[in-house]
Amino acid sequence: MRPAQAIHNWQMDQKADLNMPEQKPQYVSAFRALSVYIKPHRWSFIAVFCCTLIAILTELLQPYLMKIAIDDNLLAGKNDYRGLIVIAVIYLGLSLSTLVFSYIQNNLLQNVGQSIVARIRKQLFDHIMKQSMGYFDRTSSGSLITHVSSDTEALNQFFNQVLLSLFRDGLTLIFILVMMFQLDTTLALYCLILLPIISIIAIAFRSFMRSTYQLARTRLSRMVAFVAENLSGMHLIQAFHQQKEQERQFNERNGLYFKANLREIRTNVVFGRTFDILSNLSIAFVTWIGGRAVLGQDLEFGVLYAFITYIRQFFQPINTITQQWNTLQSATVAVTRIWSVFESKPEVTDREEEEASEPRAKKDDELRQMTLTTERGEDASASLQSLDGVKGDIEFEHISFNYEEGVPIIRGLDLHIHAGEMIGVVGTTGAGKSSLISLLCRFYDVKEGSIRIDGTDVRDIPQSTLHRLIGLVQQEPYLYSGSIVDNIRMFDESITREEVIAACEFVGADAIIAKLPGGYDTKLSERGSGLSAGERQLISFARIIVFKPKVLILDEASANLDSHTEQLIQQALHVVSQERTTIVIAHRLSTIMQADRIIVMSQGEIVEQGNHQELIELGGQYCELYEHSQGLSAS
Ligand SMILES: Nc1ncnc2c1ncn2[C@@H]1O[C@H](COP(=O)(O)OP(=O)(O)OP(=O)(O)O)[C@@H](O)[C@H]1O
Repeated sequence: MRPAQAIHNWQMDQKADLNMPEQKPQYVSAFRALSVYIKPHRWSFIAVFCCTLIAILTELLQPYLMKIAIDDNLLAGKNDYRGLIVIAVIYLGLSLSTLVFSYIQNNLLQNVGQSIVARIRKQLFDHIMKQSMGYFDRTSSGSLITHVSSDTEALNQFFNQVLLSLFRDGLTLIFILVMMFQLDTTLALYCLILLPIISIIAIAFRSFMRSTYQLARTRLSRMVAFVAENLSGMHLIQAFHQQKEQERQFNERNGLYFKANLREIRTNVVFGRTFDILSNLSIAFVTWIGGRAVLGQDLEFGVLYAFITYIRQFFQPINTITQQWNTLQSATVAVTRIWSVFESKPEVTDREEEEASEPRAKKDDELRQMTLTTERGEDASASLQSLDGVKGDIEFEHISFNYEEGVPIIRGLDLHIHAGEMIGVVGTTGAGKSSLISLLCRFYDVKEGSIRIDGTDVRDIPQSTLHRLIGLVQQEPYLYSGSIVDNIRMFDESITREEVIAACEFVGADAIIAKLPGGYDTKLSERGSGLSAGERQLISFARIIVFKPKVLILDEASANLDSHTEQLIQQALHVVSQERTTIVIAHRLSTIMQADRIIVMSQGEIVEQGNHQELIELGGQYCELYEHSQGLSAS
């Protein structure tokens, strides 16, 4: 569950920051947004703080202990061997404590940081999964991948590097200053002269490092986007022999990223070395000032020794904090981007939760049954029983729809499909056939009119129930990485292997599966490589059989199928469509010639309807399509 408070904080801050340019890090908003995730771990953070404090104190006490050994023991001319041993033992104890507490602090912070980031990553993925299709039309998959991977990784670095550095290095700096003033105020004040110089150099480097860092990140994301684009368009690249050109473009991007990376590394090295030089200059300065004081007997030698050690340690935290600046910035920008994803609300939603679990008295009994019993994860057979009462009568009542304002796709369409009827839908490309199906599946909501199943508006049916009720076999059926069995039962362990095999035999897919090297256990890749479009559709038919939906929709594969597979599909469709409402978007008229009714669509409207014979006699668009297809098959 996404903490509403985090979103609220974020939105409030965004409203206040409306005038800020985009992508500028908004530190306060980012920290407020993250604070909701940090709060449950406050005791761990307090523990980290305490461990850090102890580790720093035990580390910083070591030079002080040396000062005591030098001034109070060695230079005081005491032959106190016992005292020296005690100091040595304490020194060892302190070193050991530093080690142990640093280890605990590091582990604890890693643990908390990782669990916060894992939680955000999970919520982000869940949130993306809940979005409607319209969201995916508007948002590139590349940017969503970046949010789930790189942006959450930036948060990971924030917790494990930036936060650690702010805790450890910030506190170290403060304590070193305290120790220096404690040892000798005059010498400490001399050292403070250095602070403005250090600050100016750090600020100058910071802006330069930021620009090199951003350049490298931008070039990296361009390169990643290019690879993602290439992978998804691989068919086109190979079909048009674009490999060489793509290679050239990739090399160009890769080269630019390489240069930006080198520049970033060089800047960091120069910055680090500049700090080394400053550190050495400061040591020389303190040795000169402090040495004179020691010679003049105004300063103890042990104090000078401790001072020099502290000066050495002083530069390290400043260096680290400055270096972490870039990570802090990219984490802040990552929070901005992740939270803007969280802000998007799905356009297609279920009715209020209570309406879903407590259907209004007016709703008919069937809907109540569907609503109460078909949540995923319940006993599958129980869900199917509850759907048994559904007949599958579908009514499109004067529906209109558009993806973009002012570009109507479906215009005032009326269509009544009786329960158990088989409907074929044909029409020219872009006529709105797939859009009609998307509306029935509620991938989008109609702009006007309503779609009802057994008299219930699809907007009143929980989406989980609706998608259980409708079985969709797409043009390019999606197959998951996994075995054939898993792909058919969709990883639902309540469906047995025997049921899967029976379903495959029923639709006639078993012969194809038997030829595969691993049979039913053959591992398929994401795109189901190794299987043709027709074979993938047959596997989808088997899916339909095991899930027993009341309505079957087939968006027929437009690719040319060999006559054997086509015949298998025809037979499978015949058996699968028995006793269920079936809608087939047909690219080959042979698939739907036997349909009870054929709908001809053009520009978002139904222009003809009737059975094959009636439409041929009508001599309209269908007849033309038919004659055309006959001509093609004859040629
Ligand atoms: N996600 C989308 N965003 C914007 N416009 C879309 C989207 N999907 C489809 N369209 C447009 O809507 C119109 C109808 O498309 P649709 O896919 O429903 O037609 P179709 O009849 O199924 O075509 P085909 O037979 O080629 O699959 C087309 O002009 C198409 O460009």
